[in-house]
Amino acid sequence: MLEFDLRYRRGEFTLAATARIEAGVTGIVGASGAGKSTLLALLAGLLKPQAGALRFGDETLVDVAAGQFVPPWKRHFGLVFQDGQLFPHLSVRDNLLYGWRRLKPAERRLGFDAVVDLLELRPLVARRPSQLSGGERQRVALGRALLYSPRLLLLDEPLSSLDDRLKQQILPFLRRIKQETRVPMLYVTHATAEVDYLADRVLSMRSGRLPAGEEASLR
Ligand SMILES: Nc1ncnc2c1ncn2[C@@H]1O[C@H](COP(=O)(O)OP(=O)(O)OP(=O)(O)O)[C@@H](O)[C@H]1O
Repeated sequence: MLEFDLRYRRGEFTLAATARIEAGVTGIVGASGAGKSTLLALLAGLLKPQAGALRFGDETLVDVAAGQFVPPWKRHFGLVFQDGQLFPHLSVRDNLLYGWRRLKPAERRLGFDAVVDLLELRPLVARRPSQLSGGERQRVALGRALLYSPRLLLLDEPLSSLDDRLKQQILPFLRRIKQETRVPMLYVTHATAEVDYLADRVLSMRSGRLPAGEEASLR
């Protein structure tokens, strides 16, 4: 499904990541500074690698040697970060529909009501983000990403700003997303308990390297 061999250098930090990832949930674990967020940014198209290639199915998204780079908004990947990053001036409903409204009708694979029911958001839709708890905000961020009908969901420590009680509340929703929508996910976390619960497989990063242990070099 997703195949990449990417090299990226920023100051002292060098990333060398090679993997072939099948559908389902793939956990990416590693110590702080290992390069997990940098890898997700490269996959999302928020950063450009200095060398390498990235393919999704038959489609080449990046091929540095061929001068090819598909911008983030044409990749149709959903992104969820640690702190949700909802638009503060929009209601929950308008936050949820933000990406959905920008899709052509034929591209919309999930409907508003289905996502609202899946994530139990109905009582929240008229509120503003400032009127939500941290866990509710993350559920809305997940709903917004899903309504964009992503081909792949990139989750960067989506639970790490929440306390243990809220984490336990949200994890079943993530499993429900996995089982009911079948959107493939890359799930970056420090927490092995989260990948044990959710992931079909786990990749480990160390010092910018994936697989961990291989020598990083800028080819
Ligand atoms: N915007 C930036 N400018 C310069 N260096 C950065 C920037 N962001 C991260 N780095 C550096 O790049 C390296 C990889 O950081 P990255 O955030 O990808 O790691 P991570 O594994 O996601 O860490 P964490 O688990 O703490 O989020 C680190 O050495 C970090 O200090």
